Amino acid sequence: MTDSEIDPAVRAELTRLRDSIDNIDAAVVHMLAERFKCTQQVGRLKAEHDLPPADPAREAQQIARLRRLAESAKLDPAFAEKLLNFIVAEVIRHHERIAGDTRGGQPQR
Ligand SMILES: C=C(O[C@@H]1C=C(C(=O)O)C=C[C@H]1O)C(=O)O
Repeated sequence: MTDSEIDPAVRAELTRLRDSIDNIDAAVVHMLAERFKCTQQVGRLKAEHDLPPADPAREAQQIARLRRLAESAKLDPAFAEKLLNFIVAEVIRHHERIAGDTRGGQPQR
């Protein structure tokens, strides 16, 4: 079926839903950007105080909490856990890089 063959009412409903999806995607990007701003600061703090990049105990608490939130929001908890793990893995990569660039508590030029 080509675009011009789609029923105008169906086309309008699709456009309405896609507009909302675009707004939600924009919100997700902005929220992730804010989260990464915070985690970059955590990475610098850890590097300056010789703390390890990853904190598995904290991650376990976050996973348990997010799984509960997902269940109450009718989102698949396994998906919520996978998403968090994906984001945290990227954060840990950033923290390892920051630690590598920081010697004796001072950022290296
Ligand atoms: C941000 C931190 O560093 C890592 C990244 C986390 C995250 O992205 O939420 C959580 C735990 C740590 O493995 C932290 O320790 O709080």
